[in-house]
Amino acid sequence: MAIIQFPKDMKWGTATASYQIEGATNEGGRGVSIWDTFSKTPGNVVNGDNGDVACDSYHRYEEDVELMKDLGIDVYRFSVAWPRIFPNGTGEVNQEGLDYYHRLVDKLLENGIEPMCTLYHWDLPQALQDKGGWANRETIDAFVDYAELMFKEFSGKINKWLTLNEPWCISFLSNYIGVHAPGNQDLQLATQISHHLLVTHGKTVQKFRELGVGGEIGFAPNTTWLEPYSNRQEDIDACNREIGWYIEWFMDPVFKGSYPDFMVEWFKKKGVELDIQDGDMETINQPVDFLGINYYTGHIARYKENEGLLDWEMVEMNYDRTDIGWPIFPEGFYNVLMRVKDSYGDIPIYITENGSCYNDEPENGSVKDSGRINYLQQHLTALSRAIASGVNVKGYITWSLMDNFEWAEGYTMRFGIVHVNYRTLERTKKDSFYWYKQTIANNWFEN
Ligand SMILES: N=NNCCOCCOc1ccc(-c2cn(C[C@@H]3NC[C@@H](O)[C@H]3O)nn2)cc1
Repeated sequence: MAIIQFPKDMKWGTATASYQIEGATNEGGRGVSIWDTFSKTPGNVVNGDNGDVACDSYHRYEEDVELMKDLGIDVYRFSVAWPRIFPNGTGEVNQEGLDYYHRLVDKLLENGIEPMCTLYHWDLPQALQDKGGWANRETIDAFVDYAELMFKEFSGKINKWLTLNEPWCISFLSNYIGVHAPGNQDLQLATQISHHLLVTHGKTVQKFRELGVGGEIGFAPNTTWLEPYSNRQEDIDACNREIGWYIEWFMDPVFKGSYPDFMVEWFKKKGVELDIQDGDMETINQPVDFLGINYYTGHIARYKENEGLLDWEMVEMNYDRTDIGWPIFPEGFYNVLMRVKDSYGDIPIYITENGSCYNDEPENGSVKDSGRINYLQQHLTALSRAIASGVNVKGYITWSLMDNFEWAEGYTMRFGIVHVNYRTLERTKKDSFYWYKQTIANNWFEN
């Protein structure tokens, strides 16, 4: 057994997202989002689930904050539903939407919990999608107007902002692979959208600096790790292409002002021609105050010619898997963090998402989710290795506070440390809640 100790100023938190927990999709003046449309299109979401009720956090946020208070967290990462603020994406502001987030933020502050606000966690106003969505450069300016309003409205209350959650999911998962909203399957479109998202991020950071409202701003790319099956260069290159698709494609423009050549060349081979306008790369390359890192899983992989987009195949190592089928691969977490440190230096990092899917149900009032505790122990140990190796980690925010709408998987996949009964909306603290609470209180755990 070993004691895994964290830095004395380590921040601990939990994360959620608007469409996944709020419900009340037809309440409070909220406009329609692309996830309302996508989830209600037959075949897109398991069991035809949608976010109309979800965890009903729009009404139950006070109960949620009480759970966070009991947990003893320092920071709560939530997202704002753009359609609650601008029901049509632009134009008239919905005061009821602002009022809801003021209630939530005030409740957090009253309980000594710092709000970390994600401005975009996938629920684009449908009205903007109807005009092309992220493929239309006008959406960039619409987002900056939305962000400006939020910065001014919550100045002094919110001091940690994230522009975008997981731009790889927003662009490639949603417009090339097509399993998330709006469900396109077009590599050229998806790659151009990834560029517009980066320009959006850069323009939003510029606006944040210009307003001088105080606080810090970053973004939260999702990451993965593929460990080469052998030391053959073709295996190493194949793994670096997949890692590069998540990490370098989004972080190089922000931190270095240019796309990674090896990925540009690969996409060009696939027929992609990026439309980069004068000044775009300078706009993207704005200094950020911190970097969010989301990590869940990785695997061993090797080169396979003409396999998928990036010519690699997974090699089955019979790693344990969580209930969503993702291999448990904590070494990948360490390797991602070391890759980021080696590539981009000492940027302060918050782990903005890390967690696991285990679908344990309550029995006699408790939920024995030992798998999730094991996952947390393994990944927090990997995190402590990275910190010991010099990675500038400021905080760890687990996904998720509670079970919620897991996108295309609907309510079938549970990531929460709190169980939600979707019929009664009753919350039940899982064993992992109590483990995480003790770890936060101690700032260490014994593995
Ligand atoms: N790479 N090639 N894939 C080819 C085949 O992909 C098929 C499916 O792919 C993916 C990839 C990634 C995810 C995913 C989900 N979460 C969890 C959420 N994060 C933000 C928060 O809202 C959480 O709910 N993080 N990542 C889902 C599906």
